[in-house]
Parts: sequence; structure tokens; C-alpha cells
Amino acid sequence: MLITIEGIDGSGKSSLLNGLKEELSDLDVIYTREPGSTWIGEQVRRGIAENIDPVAEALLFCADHAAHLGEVIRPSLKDNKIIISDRYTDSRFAYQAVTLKKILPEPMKWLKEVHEGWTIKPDRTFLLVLPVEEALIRLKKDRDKPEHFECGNVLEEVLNNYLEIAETDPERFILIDALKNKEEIIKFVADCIRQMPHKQKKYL
Ligand SMILES: Nc1ncnc2c1ncn2[C@@H]1O[C@H](COP(=O)(O)OP(=O)(O)OP(=O)(O)O)[C@@H](O)[C@H]1O
Ligand SMILES: Cc1cn([C@H]2C[C@H](O)[C@@H](COP(=O)(O)O)O2)c(=O)[nH]c1=O
Repeated sequence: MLITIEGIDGSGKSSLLNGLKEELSDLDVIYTREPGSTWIGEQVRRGIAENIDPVAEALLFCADHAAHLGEVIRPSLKDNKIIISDRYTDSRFAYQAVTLKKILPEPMKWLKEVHEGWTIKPDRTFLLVLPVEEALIRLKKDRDKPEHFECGNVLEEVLNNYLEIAETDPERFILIDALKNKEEIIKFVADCIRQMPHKQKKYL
């Protein structure tokens, strides 16, 4: 079972993931993330830090996703594990549709085509919905954390993309009001995960 957690920078994804580790400690869960911790993930982070060309950056994120699928997602699904990923494909759709906007005529369409035929769709996605102004306040508090997008306008567009994506796939998405307190959010998501039917599926 593949579960993903999405949201704009500072929306509380890492906090939620850490809370789930405790709350679901009796379950055998694989926790993972994109960009990942492989050498490709390191190159993605380097690309972000050096503000590289948006197409190069998008393709690096895709390469990282391919490695993530090969090294973590597919083997874990074959073992019938529960996987929870901090960011996944929807991050590309939400963010790169903005960063590629001035380069490609239809970035969302391009991004979907690039993923077609090899990615694996999550069973459930929790989207943390937080107003951008609150996200920026939270991010400023974490001074040690260099952020990719400190510009509110970009995050505003990213958030809108997320909401549009969620609207097209209401069965997969669960929207969370990220203004609620951490403990309440963690408990809600943990309960949802416990209630999900965990059936054996066939994956490529
Ligand atoms: N529900 C919440 N209420 C108030 N503050 C929160 C909440 N969730 C997280 N925070 C705080 O907001 C900040 C950002 O949270 P966190 O690092 O979990 O977000 P994130 O989505 O993982 O960020 P990024 O995308 O930048 O990695 C942290 O200081 C965290 O303690
Ligand atoms: C997977 C992915 C991420 N991003 C962006 C989102 C963040 O600004 C950074 C790093 O992510 P983190 O969770 O804050 O560590 O990368 C992106 O633009 N596209 C993606 O596919």
C-alpha cells in the first residue's frame, strides 16, 4: 500500500511523518521521501541549491523518482509493505508546472506524459493545506533550513496546482487543514491509515 504526503514547503509534512513513526510504531511501515537519500537525490538537492535550469531540475527530480521506484517503492510493494512517502509524483505536478511555465506551453501535460508508463500511482494521498502566509511564517522560524521557494507567489501557484490535482482525483486525496494542531493531524492521519484496507495488489 502506497501512501503519500504532499503540501507546500512548511506545511508540516516532516512533522506529520515523524509523528506517524511513533503513532504507527506497531505496524511495519517503510518511511521514505523524495528527493531521496541516494546519490541522485543528493544531485537534486545540489541542483536546487545552485538554482539550475528548470528543465534540468525537473528531469533530475524525475530521475530521482525512477531510482526511488526501483530501489524502494517496487520492492516494498512486492513485499506487501505499507509505504509512506514524504513527497512523491504530485510534487512534480504541483511545483514543476510552475517552474516550467515560462519554458513550455503546457507544463502539466508534459509532466504527466513524462511519468506515463513507469510511475506507480499512490493508493492514498494526504494533502496538507496551509495558507501560504502561515507557511512562510513557519519557515522563517526554521532559520537553519534553506528553502527552495521563499517567494510567496510561487507557493501560491503551487498550492493552487495541488488543489486542482486533488479535485481531479477525490478518491485518492484526503485534504487536511494544516492549521490544526500537530497532534490532531497525526492522530487523524494515523486512524485513516489503520482503517485502509491493506490488500495484496499486483505491481509491475
Ligand atoms: N500543525 C502545526 N502547527 C504549527 N506548527 C507546525 C505544525 N506542523 C508543523 N509545524 C512547524 O512548522 C515548521 C515546518 O514544519 P515541517 O518541517 O514539518 O514542514 P515541511 O512541510 O516538512 O517543510 P518542508 O517542505 O520545507 O520540508 C516546523 O517548525 C514545525 O514544527
Ligand atoms: C519532490 C519534489 C520536490 N520539489 C521541491 C519542494 C521543496 O521546495 C524542495 C525540497 O523538498 P523538501 O521536502 O522541502 O525537502 O523541492 C519539487 O519542486 N519537485 C519535486 O518533485
